[in-house]
Amino acid sequence: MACNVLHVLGRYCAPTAFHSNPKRLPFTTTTHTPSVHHFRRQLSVATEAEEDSEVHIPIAGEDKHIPTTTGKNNLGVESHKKSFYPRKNQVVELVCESLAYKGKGICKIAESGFVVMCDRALPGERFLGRITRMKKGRFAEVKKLNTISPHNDSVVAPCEHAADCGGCKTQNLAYHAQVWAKEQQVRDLIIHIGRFPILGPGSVDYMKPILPCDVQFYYRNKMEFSFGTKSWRPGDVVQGHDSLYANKSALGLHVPGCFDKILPINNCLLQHKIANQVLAIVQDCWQHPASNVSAYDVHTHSGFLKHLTLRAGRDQKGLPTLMVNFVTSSYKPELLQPIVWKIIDNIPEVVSIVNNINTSVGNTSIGEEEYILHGNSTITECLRGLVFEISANSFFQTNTYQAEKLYQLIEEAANLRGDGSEIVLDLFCGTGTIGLTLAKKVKNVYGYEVVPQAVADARRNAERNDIQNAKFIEGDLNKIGDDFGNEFPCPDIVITDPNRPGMHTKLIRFLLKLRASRIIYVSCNPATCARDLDYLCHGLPESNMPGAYQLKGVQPVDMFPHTPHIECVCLLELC
Ligand SMILES: C[S@@+](CC[C@H](N)C(=O)[O-])C[C@H]1O[C@@H](n2cnc3c(N)ncnc32)[C@H](O)[C@@H]1O
Repeated sequence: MACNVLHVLGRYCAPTAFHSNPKRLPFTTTTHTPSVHHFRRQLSVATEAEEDSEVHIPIAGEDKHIPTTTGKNNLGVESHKKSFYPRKNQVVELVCESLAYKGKGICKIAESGFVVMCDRALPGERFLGRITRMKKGRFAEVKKLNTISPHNDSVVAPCEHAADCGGCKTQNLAYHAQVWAKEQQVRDLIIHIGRFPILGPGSVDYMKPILPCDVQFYYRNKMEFSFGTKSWRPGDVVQGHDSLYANKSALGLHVPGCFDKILPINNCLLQHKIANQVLAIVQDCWQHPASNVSAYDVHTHSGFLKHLTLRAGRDQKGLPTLMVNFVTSSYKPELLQPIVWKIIDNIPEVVSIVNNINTSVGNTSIGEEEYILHGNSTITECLRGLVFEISANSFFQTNTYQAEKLYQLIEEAANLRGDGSEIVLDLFCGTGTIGLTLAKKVKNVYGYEVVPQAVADARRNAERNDIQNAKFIEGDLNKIGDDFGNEFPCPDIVITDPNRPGMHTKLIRFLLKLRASRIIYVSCNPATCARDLDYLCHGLPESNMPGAYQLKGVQPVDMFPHTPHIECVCLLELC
């Protein structure tokens, strides 16, 4: 993953150069090292595609020594005389030093300092691992075999699936250690990717302590499960049972790194408790001998059921409501009817059951068509005193409890004058939530969003909350032209909340020219956020544009306990 590469670079290569001269770039461009900007382009692409970057980045311990292995000790661990590159399948003893982006543990091979990344290794943990992949000699990935001595902050993960499912990678790390690790990651990225120096004693530190989440289980209001024809349970391969499960269908979560294997899940400790009741009913019904539904097979592209998305909200009285979305490969409502009846007979909180039809061979859950099987096409959620309608395919903050706090931080950063005179531009506005929560205190809100359903929800939400000064415009912010900005007056405050790839350079150029007095950058990917902050503050050299803003604050917020995801609210002011 590019971001892991970035972290490796930031942590192990850059600091030496950086600390010795704070004004110097943390990355030096040499004949064999790509420029920072080349690397950043790779970052956007790789982050979006969730692919591993193959960019050549020198890291500590890298040299051209030929590996020299001298033998094995009684654990089967190979010992060495010189620096070496580990080989695929080699077993090595490692100590995890810190957590990188996406929750991978960073370790170094003792003799050489060669960097190794391991999923689910915790800081301080000593373990044996098998080298699974070499990344063109830059770093290696390793699979943990067994723990020799655990980290002091290890706890017993309450979920039976924690060790295997891709969702909760750090459930076995005490929560205070999880948030500490996240805060360190953001700080590292802001320093090394964003090129914001560590400030000396007495100066104002723009890094704020992370805001932890008080609710650490059952906080997700949305979960997407997949149907598949290859059920997988831990130990299947080890015990030689792989073939036994090969033809068994399952509903659950994808086994990490496998597009076709499904880990059956009956109860998820992150999702709303009522959503777990719905999941249990669907699990009970869909494989019943009398049922005539089949799971979609990603190899043969046959079968009916693709995904099950469960979304929880609240009505105006604050009572829980639920939306169930069956994503299927074709429209055959009669096949779903028995499951629908079972759900509505047993769970009165379910106010919406929809069926999205997705005929593509890809793994997306967004339908080309949507049919209502029961109730409404939307559910509602309450946030900061407003009521929002949310459709099946619209973005809504996944942790409502922590979203209240996130939006409060955004409002504080906006530092509104309170006289109703300001113009707010809400970029990547989703269902309009951020702009609408500010609308009653400003003159006008202009929201931009690419998903038509989300724009329709935003307009309906404005009406529903009696807000007349908010306008929502459908458009792709990666494809803006020179005329972007003609549809709204010059804003005083820009709020930008892009998804993981961050902002396109076209949008960065627009913001550099715009010179709004304040930008609030809300991010779910601190690596691309740090890159964009660098462009906005230090300039965009490829367009020959100087920076226009000053970084005033970076506030990490933990929206997703037990997962590697980190949210940040960053404040920029015009220089
Ligand atoms: C992280 S969400 C933020 C939504 C909203 N600000 C909120 O807090 O609920 C990012 C939003 O950007 C939208 N988006 C993604 N790419 C976009 C693009 N190229 N142009 C416009 N909107 C985009 C997504 O559909 C999504 O609604």
